[in-house]
Amino acid sequence: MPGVSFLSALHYTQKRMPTLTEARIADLLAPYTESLSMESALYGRLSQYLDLLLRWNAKTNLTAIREPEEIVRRHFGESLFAARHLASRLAPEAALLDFGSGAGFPGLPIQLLLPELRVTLAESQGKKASFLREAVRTLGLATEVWSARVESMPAERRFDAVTLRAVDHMQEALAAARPRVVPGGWLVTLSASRSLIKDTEQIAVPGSGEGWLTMERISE
Ligand SMILES: C[S@@+](CC[C@H](N)C(=O)[O-])C[C@H]1O[C@@H](n2cnc3c(N)ncnc32)[C@H](O)[C@@H]1O
Repeated sequence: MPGVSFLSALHYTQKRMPTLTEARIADLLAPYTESLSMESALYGRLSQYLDLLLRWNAKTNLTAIREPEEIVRRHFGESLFAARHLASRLAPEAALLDFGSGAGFPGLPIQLLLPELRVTLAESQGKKASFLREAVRTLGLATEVWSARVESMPAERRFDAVTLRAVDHMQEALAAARPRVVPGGWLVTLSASRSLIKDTEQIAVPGSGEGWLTMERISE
């Protein structure tokens, strides 16, 4: 029936219509990604990730930021800013742990930008971990999701970099994260607080003017 096929074609088109165009996502991310070579396919995958996040966030509280452009700026932008600073410091196949990944920040955008990196997203809340598994599947990634507290990982599991963004009880989380970094590796935080790790490199995150990227090299 022609009417039915027209309706299903319309439904299909509506389902596939992205919330933001790839060009708009690229514009919003420009302050965070300058000097990075971003393949155009990356914007399409970020668009897929955004739409999945918006769909899940309508039913489950994954992030308090609900406005799509703000999600791109704050969550994607800040995560890619961290990726930009890690890219020159890590080997392509280095192991990275995102401690308290929530809806995947910064670990998933880092994985999308640096696909050879062996990323583990650790998230103790079941619903958020389910979202992470779905995002990894949708985006066709090999990223590991550790759906429990980082403290319950086998002690021998260590990483070339551990990232923490906006994790509650940050000082306790940092104490649990530090032993997970190999000597010579990096402990990286994204936070509103400038003095989270003392005597280490602090880089102002563009945009809000309130965020700081802290990178500590763990001694050999
Ligand atoms: C405020 S959210 C931030 C999520 C994400 N990093 C972001 O920037 O949007 C902090 C998350 O860390 C998780 N978390 C806190 N401590 C953890 C631990 N020890 N192991 C695994 N996940 C943890 C919580 O369940 C929560 O989802």
